[in-house]
Parts: sequence; structure tokens; C-alpha cells
Amino acid sequence: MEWIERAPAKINLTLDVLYKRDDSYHELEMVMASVDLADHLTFTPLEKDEIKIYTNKAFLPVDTRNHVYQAVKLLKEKYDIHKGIKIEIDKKIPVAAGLGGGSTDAAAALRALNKIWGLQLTKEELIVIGNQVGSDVPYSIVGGTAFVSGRGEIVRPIRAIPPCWVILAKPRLSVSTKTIFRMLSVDALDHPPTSRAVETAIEAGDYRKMCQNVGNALEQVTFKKHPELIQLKERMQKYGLDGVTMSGSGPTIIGFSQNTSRIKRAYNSLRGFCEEVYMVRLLTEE
Ligand SMILES: C[C@@](CO)(OP(=O)(O)O)[C@H](O)COP(=O)(O)OP(=O)(O)OC[C@H]1O[C@@H](n2ccc(N)nc2=O)[C@H](O)[C@@H]1O
Ligand SMILES: Nc1ncnc2c1ncn2[C@@H]1O[C@H](COP(=O)(O)OP(=O)(O)O)[C@@H](O)[C@H]1O
Repeated sequence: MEWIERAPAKINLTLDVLYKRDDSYHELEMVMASVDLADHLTFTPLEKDEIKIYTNKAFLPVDTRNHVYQAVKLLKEKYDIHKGIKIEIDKKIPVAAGLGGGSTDAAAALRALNKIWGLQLTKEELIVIGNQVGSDVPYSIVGGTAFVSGRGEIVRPIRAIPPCWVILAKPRLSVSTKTIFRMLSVDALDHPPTSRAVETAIEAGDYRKMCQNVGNALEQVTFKKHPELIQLKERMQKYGLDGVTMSGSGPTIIGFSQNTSRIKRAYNSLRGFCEEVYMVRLLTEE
């Protein structure tokens, strides 16, 4: 028996850093959404009690460093499961891009194995395990449009975003989330928090207000390290995209539009300038 689970990428419409915590993580507020760019995970039960991971990206680890491996191991330990599983990860989401690829794969594994092994765990129970793998995994277990806070473990679904296209532009550089947070000085931030304003706009179905308020505190750090991102963002604004901001710790820059011909023009122009460009829809539209 084979089981296939989709693992969608996430985007950050906002990322506000409130303060640095005593455990050295940062207290965040974010509005996040899932898009229809997804990895596919194929699960096959094994006779032997082992976790075997394969992926189409040769540079990705398939051992204990893989987020999927970590999630499955924690699940097996916590619920005393002595079954083997082969997981083939077909990666479509760019790696280390600010699109939460590893986290969504881990969440997909938890969702799928909950069904395959008949565990009947609740979302809340899966979130407890996901949170041990990474701060983005709890959101990925829930998915859709959500207001996310704490370290990333408090996930509150909100109304779906008004229908629109999203462009994801990922230049040829990878960003380490750990490095960006390490370089961040919360006192030097000049980014006013906008997550509440974006939530209010989405709840009101106000696409324009939503776009006016997208933003990301980490741009200040990632743009300093990679100044070419400033030009990419400006270019996307010049193409008439409505709200342009960085996703996660970067480097992917995202932009919105409700105008199909404008988004197609922006997509075609950006392809000559940027390594990877995707034109996607949100997974939960009104
Ligand atoms: C920044 C965000 C926004 O969605 O996304 P990405 O850029 O990874 O997509 C996430 O918070 C990333 O989540 P995730 O990638 O799971 O992070 P983790 O593995 O838990 O942490 C990586 C490192 O980031 C820092 N970190 C992460 C989350 C947080 N609230 N405060 C932090 O300071 C910590 O230094 C930690 O060592
Ligand atoms: N299944 C996975 N998919 C992608 N990256 C993974 C996975 N497992 C572990 N990683 C590691 O996680 C790091 C961050 O990758 P990713 O989750 O794509 O970043 P981001 O959340 O910034 O988009 C990479 O260095 C990668 O080696």
C-alpha cells in the first residue's frame, strides 16, 4: 500500500519580532498562508522497523538531519510504534528560501502517519511533536490562512485571503534562518508591527488594506546581508504588484495581484532576472 501526501509551501504576509526571549528564541507575530507550490511525499510501509528517506534533491540530508526523519522518530518514540516506513520526498519547494519547505514536509509526515498507523491523534497532539522539530511545523500542521504567534507554536486560523495571485521570486542564494535571527538586534528595528492590521484587513475582506500592510521585520537584516534583494523588491513594485515583501527569513520576495494579465507580465519579466519564479494561488481562497 502506498500513501501520497501533499506538503504545501507557506508565505509570510507579515513577520513582526516583538522581543528576544530568555530561551534565545524571538517572540513573533505573523500572518501566514499556504500556496499551491507543494512537495509530494510517498509513504510505503516496511517489514523492518526502520525509517528510510529518499529525495530527488541530492544535496538534502536523508538521515537524522532531515526534518521528516526527526518528526517520524519523535512520533515513534512517543507512541511506542515499532513499524517501518519508507518516505520518498519529491521536492518542488526551493530549499532555505523562507517558504518553510522542511517544516511542511515534517508536518505532512505527521499527518500521513497518523492515518497510516491509525493513531487517531488530534491536531493539538501532532503540534506538540511538530514543535519539537521546528518553530514553523505547528503552522504547517494546521495550514491555510492563520495568525501565528509565540515562537510559532500558537496557530489561530483566520478568514481566507481575498482571491489573488501571488508571485514568489527566489534569487540564487540561500539564507540560514539561524544566522538571520543571530544578526538581528531587536532594539535597532525600525519596523512597526503590522500583523494585527493585516488580520483586520483580511477579516474585512479588504484586499487593498491587506496589501498596504504586508511587511517583514527580518528584511532589515537579510537585505543588509544581500543588498541585491532591495533591487528585486523595487523591481517587483515597479511591475505593479500590490503588496511586496520578503517571506520568512528570506530570500524569497513575494508580491500579490488580482489582475491576471499584470501578474503574467510580472512573472515573465522576473524570469529573466531571478533564478526561480513561481506564479501561485493561495490554497484557501474565499
Ligand atoms: C523565520 C520563519 C518564519 O516563518 O521561517 P523561515 O524563514 O524558516 O521559513 C520561522 O520562524 C522559522 O522557523 P524554523 O525554520 O522552523 O525555525 P527553527 O528551526 O525553530 O529555528 C531556527 C533558528 O531560528 C531562530 N528562531 C526561530 C524562531 C523564533 N521564533 N525565534 C528565533 O530566534 C533560532 O535562533 C533558531 O535556532
Ligand atoms: N525535508 C527537508 N526539506 C528541505 N530542507 C530540509 C529538509 N530537512 C532538513 N532540511 C534542512 O533545513 C534547512 C532549511 O530548509 P527549508 O526548510 O527549506 O528552509 P526555509 O524554512 O527557510 O524555507 C536546510 O538547510 C535543509 O538542509
